[in-house]
Amino acid sequence: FCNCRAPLSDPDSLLDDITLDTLRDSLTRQEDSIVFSLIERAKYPYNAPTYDPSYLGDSLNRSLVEVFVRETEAVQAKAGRYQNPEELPFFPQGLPLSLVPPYNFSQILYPVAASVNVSRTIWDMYFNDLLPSFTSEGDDGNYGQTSASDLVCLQLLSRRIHYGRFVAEVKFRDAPNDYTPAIRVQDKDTLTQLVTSASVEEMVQKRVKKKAMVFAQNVTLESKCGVNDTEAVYKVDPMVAYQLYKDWVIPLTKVVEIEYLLRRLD
Ligand SMILES: C=C(O[C@@H]1C=C(C(=O)O)C=C[C@H]1O)C(=O)O
Repeated sequence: FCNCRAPLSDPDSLLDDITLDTLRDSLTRQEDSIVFSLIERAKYPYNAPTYDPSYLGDSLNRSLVEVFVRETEAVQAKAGRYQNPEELPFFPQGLPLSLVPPYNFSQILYPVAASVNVSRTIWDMYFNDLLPSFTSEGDDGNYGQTSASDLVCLQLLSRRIHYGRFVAEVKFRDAPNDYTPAIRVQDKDTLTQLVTSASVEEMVQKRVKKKAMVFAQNVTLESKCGVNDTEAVYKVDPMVAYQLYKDWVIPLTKVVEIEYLLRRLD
């Protein structure tokens, strides 16, 4: 929705275009990208030197992947990536200014609440929990390609999880009277109940697993190539995608929703 040029004269009209359904459509589409990003990363083995802070031997003791992410974010900041409120850098400190003229992105987030950020948690989850669960052991020397694949996964996960800010804003606007008392007393439990849709969560988890089964199987002309094919060899275990959403993506999206709402009346 941020790609449409918004009429400057009528800020309220921006909101009419954004509904819970359009946000959920975007989250559904983002699943495709996330599943594919895992498949792309799984082309390479774990490649431990990419993550070893002593490997580069520089004075800052940064791993290759951290240097890669910082430098790529600097280039992307210059190219205007972070003008879009959907995009958050992992290392915002000291990023260069954008070289491109400003674009009129929709600004629907409540400014104080928009700063909710779980990038550090996503970073730690990705490297400590997710990556070891779907990469093969080994080292093929492709550390630059590995870093590039990691960055794509991280950016997609961050965008998806921080989408919780937009979801929370729309849920709040749809029912301000339901949310306001809980926000006033900063009641996280009630806010969690209000934002939670168990049926949507279950559907999302199952759909992601199915997407992984479809996208990650080897397609050959000989096989029937159906998702129920017991002979199927998956490039990424569909259960990894399922567990990623169940244990991390959905819970962190909800953390973002709740932290956003807690600041929504500041
Ligand atoms: C994102 C939403 O809010 C919550 C989080 C969900 C998710 O991360 O997929 C799904 C349902 C809700 O419990 C939503 O309602 O769509």
